[in-house]
Amino acid sequence: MAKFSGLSKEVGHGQRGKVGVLLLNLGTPDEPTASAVRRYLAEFLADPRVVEIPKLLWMLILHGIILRVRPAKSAALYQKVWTAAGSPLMDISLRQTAKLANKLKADNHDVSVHLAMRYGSPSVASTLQTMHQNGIDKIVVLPLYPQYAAPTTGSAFDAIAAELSKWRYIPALHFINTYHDNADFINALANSITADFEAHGKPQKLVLSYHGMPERNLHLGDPYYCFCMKTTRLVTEKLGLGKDEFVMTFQSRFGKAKWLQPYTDATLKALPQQGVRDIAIVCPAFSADCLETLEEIVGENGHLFAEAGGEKFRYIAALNDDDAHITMMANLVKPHF
Ligand SMILES: C=CC1=C(C)c2cc3[nH]c(cc4nc(cc5[nH]c(cc1n2)c(C)c5CCC(=O)O)C(CCC(=O)O)=C4C)c(C)c3C=C
Ligand SMILES: [Fe+2]
Ligand SMILES: [Fe+2]
Repeated sequence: MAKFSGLSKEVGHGQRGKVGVLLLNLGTPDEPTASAVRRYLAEFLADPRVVEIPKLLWMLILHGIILRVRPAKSAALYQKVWTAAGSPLMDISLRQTAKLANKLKADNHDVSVHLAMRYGSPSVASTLQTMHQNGIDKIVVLPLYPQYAAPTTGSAFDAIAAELSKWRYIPALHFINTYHDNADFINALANSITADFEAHGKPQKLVLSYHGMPERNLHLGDPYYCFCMKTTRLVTEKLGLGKDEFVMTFQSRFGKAKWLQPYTDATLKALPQQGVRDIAIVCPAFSADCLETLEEIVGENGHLFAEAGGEKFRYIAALNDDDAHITMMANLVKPHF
């Protein structure tokens, strides 16, 4: 008898399918070495959602210049944040996955939780195949990017669609595309900031630093900037901060084009000259601490602020595997079971 292509006979053919949650994040190199970083960046930066310039020209620049120079530089930075548990992003993502599975089980949901990374491993394709082999035919996808952006959330969707385009039977899919204004998210963020203020005192200014994006993407209709503004407004309203008590900035610029402004580094350099020497900084676009928060913010930007005359600099950690963050994830996925 002919086999069902890519399908076990049961799934979707009589037996009740299982429900699975798929957590998705960006991905990280396997090791903090130039060769592992090159592999990772080659996949990441070849994604047309990430760099939107004509393919042929970009491939020449990417392979001719960037992948020759950047991997060694980035690997040196990854080495600074790497721990015995590996890449912080991977370590935290695995803990989030395990804790969400426990939380859903405790809440009496018979649902498994899986982790995939958009670039590197575990890949979206291999994770979807594992879910399928486990009899899952209903998938709730939660990309862990609070503010939708085409280079992150949109690209995560592309990877899912690319794999499923090879399947005959498409599982039921729920794709959570943004949670920038979700009440649990805003409360968790505001509470983590309040806890910092209570422990260390209220700073002169709170800096809310988001990952950047080319400004052109905004004009082409990407809602990321507006969603960052909304997260900022809701969190600062919740904290009761006045307009002069916070500033929203964008970090992690890449390339020569104009990116979303104001830039985090330029802002931190300027603040001491304006009499602001005591700041706390939080990065609400990152659901897990990673190179961009631990090295770029705590390391590089902390240094820039001190050099410019800043005196007190505190980084407020990402929500990572905090209970409030895991509860937020559970509440986001549950309505779709
Ligand atoms: C080249 C363009 C890039 C866009 C656009 C972009 C958007 C974007 N990225 C994140 C989250 C993360 N980015 C991370 C690392 C990272 N990002 C870029 C480039 C773009 N990001 C590069 C080249 C790198 C790699 C590091 C380096 O070589 O500098 C990470 C951390 C990964 C880790 O391993 O720790 C995250 C997370 C968001 C939310 C975003 C939204 C617009
Ligand atoms: Fe990035
Ligand atoms: Fe960076």
